[in-house]
Amino acid sequence: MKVKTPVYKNDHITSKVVDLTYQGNGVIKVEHYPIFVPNTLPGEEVEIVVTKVTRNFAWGKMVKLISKSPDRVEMKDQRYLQTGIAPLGNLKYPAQLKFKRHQIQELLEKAHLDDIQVAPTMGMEHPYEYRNKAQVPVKLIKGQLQTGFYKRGSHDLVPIENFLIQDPVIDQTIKIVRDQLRQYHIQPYDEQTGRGCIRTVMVRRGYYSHEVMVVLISNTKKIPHVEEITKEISAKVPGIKSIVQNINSKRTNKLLGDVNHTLWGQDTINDQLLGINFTISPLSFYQVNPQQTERLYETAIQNAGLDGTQTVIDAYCGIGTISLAVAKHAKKVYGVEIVPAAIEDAKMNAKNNGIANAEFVVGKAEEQMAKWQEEGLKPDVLIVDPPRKGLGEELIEATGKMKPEKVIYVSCNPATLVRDIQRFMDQGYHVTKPIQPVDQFPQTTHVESVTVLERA
Ligand SMILES: C[S@@+](CC[C@H](N)C(=O)[O-])C[C@H]1O[C@@H](n2cnc3c(N)ncnc32)[C@H](O)[C@@H]1O
Repeated sequence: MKVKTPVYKNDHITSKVVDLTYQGNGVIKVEHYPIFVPNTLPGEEVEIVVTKVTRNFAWGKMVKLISKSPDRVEMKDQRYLQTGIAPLGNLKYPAQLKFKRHQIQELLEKAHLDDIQVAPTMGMEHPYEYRNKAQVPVKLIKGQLQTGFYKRGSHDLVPIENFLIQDPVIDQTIKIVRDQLRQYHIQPYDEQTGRGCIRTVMVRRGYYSHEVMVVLISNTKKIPHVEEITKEISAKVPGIKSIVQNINSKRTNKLLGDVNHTLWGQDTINDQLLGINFTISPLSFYQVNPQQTERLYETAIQNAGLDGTQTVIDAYCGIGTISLAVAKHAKKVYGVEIVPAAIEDAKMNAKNNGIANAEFVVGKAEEQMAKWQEEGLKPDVLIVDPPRKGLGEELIEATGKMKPEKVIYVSCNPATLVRDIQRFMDQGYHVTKPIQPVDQFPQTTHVESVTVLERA
């Protein structure tokens, strides 16, 4: 059945942009029916052409900017918006920070929780060149090997040399690697045929240590001319400590395979967070914006109000970054995480830093919390840092029974944060401080925040 919509494909519409979605697209409305238009900002008058129509919304493309927002940044290079490297790159930084705060406020309002305050977003002084890690696809375009970034929602590679939000030494390293691969005529992997050698180049650089790791992710076991290539990379990249081959021969979108061979130098690199040393291997999860991660953790730790006498649980602990930072302010810390390799890293990092009061367990946080509760563990503070889907309900129920005085919720998704706040309220907790957004990913739409919940 054909559905009647207020607009049709190829219609031209002139209207005012009324909102910005959580993905950074402008919204115009025709009889309450939303049309999403990339690269338009609230308050702007625009002429658009409708490009796609569905039952509940449409997509449009701007054809003319009639009046410009004072918050607009003129981006000479549209590739940063097109690729999703910087979907908010067209918005001035103070407006980006407001946008992120507003995301949380709006969701609280919708849930009738407008009495909960949200503090202004903690931003960066230089909100560019912050990423300590890059994962760059390699493709053949018009007969030449290219590195760059995929266009949003596609696998069309856009060649890029300056990635805007990455450490410039990482950009420089990618160019050096690309040039070596070109020089030795290495075939990029072809997703259609499953043939070719190099799929992706990953580079990490320690923010404090300046140590660099290059990972060549290959489809084939052998990389032709691998000795010459690694020799050149090791001679040219400043601070290089490790060159690793990771083999991923599966026809999948998954980036990394399970097998690593060190081609040159060390197997791992080191870096610090809040004065603690971390060993980082090719497969480890490690926060990508070290400067803001320190501020995020400091906020979480300060709010936990620790004086060395408390027992703390760090649920969803990864390689133990929060747990180890908390350990010196607590009597005992328990960390739980689902990925076994991350727990191995956490244990090793504890040992290497001489931290003896942190204990790490592999498991689902929701199940382990219920287990600890049955075993009679009584934490004073629970810190949670879950993935985007938020907390398992069992975890919140177990918290209600364990009754820690405080819950510190580090969130990367305001929608699940607001849902979980409501569930904690059912367990007798309430939010006692303004929620603190911390901008971990400037120029992008990601919203990270710290919430303090206390027992009523
Ligand atoms: C946002 S990360 C936080 C990691 C760590 N706190 C950090 O800052 O490095 C979320 C972590 O939760 C883990 N995870 C996902 N689902 C889980 C579950 N059900 N139970 C325990 N950990 C889980 C992921 O593997 C990931 O390490």
